Amino acid sequence: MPHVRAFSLSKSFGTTNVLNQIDLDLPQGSFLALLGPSGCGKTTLLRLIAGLELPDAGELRFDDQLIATSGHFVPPERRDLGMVFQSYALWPNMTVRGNVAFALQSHRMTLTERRARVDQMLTATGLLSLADRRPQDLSGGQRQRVALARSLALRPGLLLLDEPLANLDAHLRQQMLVQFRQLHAETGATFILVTHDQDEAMTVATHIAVMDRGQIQQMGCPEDLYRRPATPMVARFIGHGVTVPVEVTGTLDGICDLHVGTAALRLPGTAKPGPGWLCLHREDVRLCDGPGHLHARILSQSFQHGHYLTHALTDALDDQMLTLLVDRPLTTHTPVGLEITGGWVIGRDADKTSQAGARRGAVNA
Ligand SMILES: Nc1ncnc2c1ncn2[C@@H]1O[C@H](COP(=O)(O)OP(=O)(O)OP(=O)(O)O)[C@@H](O)[C@H]1O
Repeated sequence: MPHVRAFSLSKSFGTTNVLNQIDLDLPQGSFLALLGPSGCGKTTLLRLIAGLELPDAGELRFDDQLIATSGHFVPPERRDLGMVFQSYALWPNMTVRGNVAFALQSHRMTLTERRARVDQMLTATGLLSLADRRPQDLSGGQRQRVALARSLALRPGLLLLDEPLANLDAHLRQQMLVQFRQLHAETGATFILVTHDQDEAMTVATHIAVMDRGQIQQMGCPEDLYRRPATPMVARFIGHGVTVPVEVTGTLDGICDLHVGTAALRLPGTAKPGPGWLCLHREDVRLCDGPGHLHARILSQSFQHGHYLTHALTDALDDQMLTLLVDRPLTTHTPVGLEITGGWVIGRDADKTSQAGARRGAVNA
């Protein structure tokens, strides 16, 4: 399982700059999710790692071995990797067993070794009882498991997964995510998963790289991204966060003094004195009996998982909407006081330092 590293990797298609100086430092045996909005370059980065695209600039290394630069290229079949895509691409005329065994054909193994390996993979993916069926007699989830078994049969050090669950329903997706995690633990291989679904990424990944417009905004463990976002984009993208404009008046040992509306607060963060963003999740905002830190009006409520998910418009923040959980129903337009009980403060210039943030994340992760 390689230590995957990218240094200033860039890729354009025609005049479109799709990847812009990507740095990546992925420890061996990690499970990385490449997460970001549609078109941000996730698949292109995965295809560069797979060897299906060539970089225009920068370097890709597996451990210390140079895998790709603009003038040097190790072909996909010599990269010790497996790939699973959204479309399963199974052989329709072969059984499940045949599909998995076919992957091993070009490998020097005795018939007994090959059978044992196929049985092992079918057991690991829960397919042994379906071994004699053909793909058309399987459900979508079962077909995806065959594709997974086939890729893992070669015991690759690196498994690349490009939105492999996109065609499955929510229940099957959850089952497959559990299976991915188990297989990752059992094989010890490095996994890289492309997804635009943050719940999927949070469920399986040891590391998440949040991408936006061809750059890695931040890479870290799921908790880092949620609690300590490096950029406003990450703060808003992960966990339905919001960013509120604040004025930071002083900082000491990672604690910021700030003003939000007319309230003075002390909260952790990386901001320097000056304009900043307070990054909030719904659990950082509470309804209070008095005026609290912010005056607001109830916009809407819906009952979800035992609480009223409540949207409120804040007067002092130009009607910015904050979301919180409330234990009782409230009429629309009711004036309320909101208290801010947590959050993370970043500088207003954090947008421009996204690449530096990504590098820091990679080192700390
Ligand atoms: N072969 C290609 N030729 C031209 N443009 C391409 C090519 N491949 C990708 N692109 C463009 O590069 C950008 C990034 O595409 P990519 O598929 O990497 O994004 P993505 O983040 O995986 O998106 P999605 O989540 O929608 O799959 C898009 O604007 C896409 O249209």
